[in-house]
Amino acid sequence: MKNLCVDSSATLNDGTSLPMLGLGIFENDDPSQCIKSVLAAIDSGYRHIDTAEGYRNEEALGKAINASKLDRDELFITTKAMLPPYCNLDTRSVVEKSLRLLKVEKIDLYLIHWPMEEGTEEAFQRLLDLKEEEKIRSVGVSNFSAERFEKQFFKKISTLPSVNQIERHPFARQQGTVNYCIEKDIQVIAYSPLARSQSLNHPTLLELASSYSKSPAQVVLRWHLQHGIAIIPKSTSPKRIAENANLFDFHLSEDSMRLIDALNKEERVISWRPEENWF
Ligand SMILES: NC(=O)C1=CN([C@@H]2O[C@H](COP(=O)(O)OP(=O)(O)OC[C@H]3O[C@@H](n4cnc5c(N)ncnc54)[C@H](OP(=O)(O)O)[C@@H]3O)[C@@H](O)[C@H]2O)C=CC1
Ligand SMILES: O=C(O)C(=O)[C@@H](O)[C@H](O)C(=O)CO
Repeated sequence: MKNLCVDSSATLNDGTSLPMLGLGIFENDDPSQCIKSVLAAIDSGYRHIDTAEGYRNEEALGKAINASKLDRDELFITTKAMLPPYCNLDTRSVVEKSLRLLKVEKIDLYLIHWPMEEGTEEAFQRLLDLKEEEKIRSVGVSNFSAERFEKQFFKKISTLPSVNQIERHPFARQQGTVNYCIEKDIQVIAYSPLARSQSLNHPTLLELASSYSKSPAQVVLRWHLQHGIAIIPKSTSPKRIAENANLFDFHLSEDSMRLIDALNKEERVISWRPEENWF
């Protein structure tokens, strides 16, 4: 097990460095609240923030980036969107709108938010064009199952996405998709890594938390990291934002890892199932 620290990162298949810990900002759409959360995260050592066109907080995130006084290359920004034909703008215009709102020259990671019934591969190709133009550093997808990659995506696209952002937590490990991504060198990022806090009262996690003198959230987040999965927990509380970054001074034993693995019941917090539904 390699040592992890707060600035621990993964090297993506295109050579980009992805910070393993990020702050999610879904439903953090009050601008001043969003700015406060992002600044609290940066203070606690986070260097990756995950937003989306649909979260309506790219502009607030842009203001927080500016207020942080960090050099731009010290922060890793992910955004994502549904692209044509599921939006009124062409892919270039969608990305340029995010660049304008975020007030950055380059987006570090751009994801297709959900697989689309039509146009996913074309949109991916347009994003690769924007990567060539250095408006995007890495291109990835979100909510892709192994089956979706095989049946749809790789029939038309030979370039690997760098990342697949999927729902993953102790109650939904999605191990088939994770194994597939590991095999293809696609980095998995866990969204809803705490199962939207639903995992935190489980007796096994409470017991493990007590035995490591950590909180259940820290145990769950550490479990992801030790599996090599990047995490983007969301919180609006500065206290919990700091708590969720304090993951690098303990190590879960193999037995503890197995106890958490065993909680899996493939029960998701998001009702959509990408292998069964189109957005
Ligand atoms: N690609 C996609 O389709 C999706 C991407 N995402 C991304 O993933 C991010 C995280 O996922 P999300 O669905 O928000 O769920 P999370 O699993 O991160 O859970 C967030 C919830 O847990 C609470 N919480 C956070 N930390 C703690 C803690 N230490 N102790 C107790 N409760 C805690 C938060 O409350 P509080 O704020 O009060 O602390 C909030 O209610 C999103 O914000 C978004 O960026 C999410 C869904 C889909
Ligand atoms: O946060 C995201 O990126 C999402 O896609 C969510 O909006 C998700 O679709 C959801 O929470 C549905 O309830």
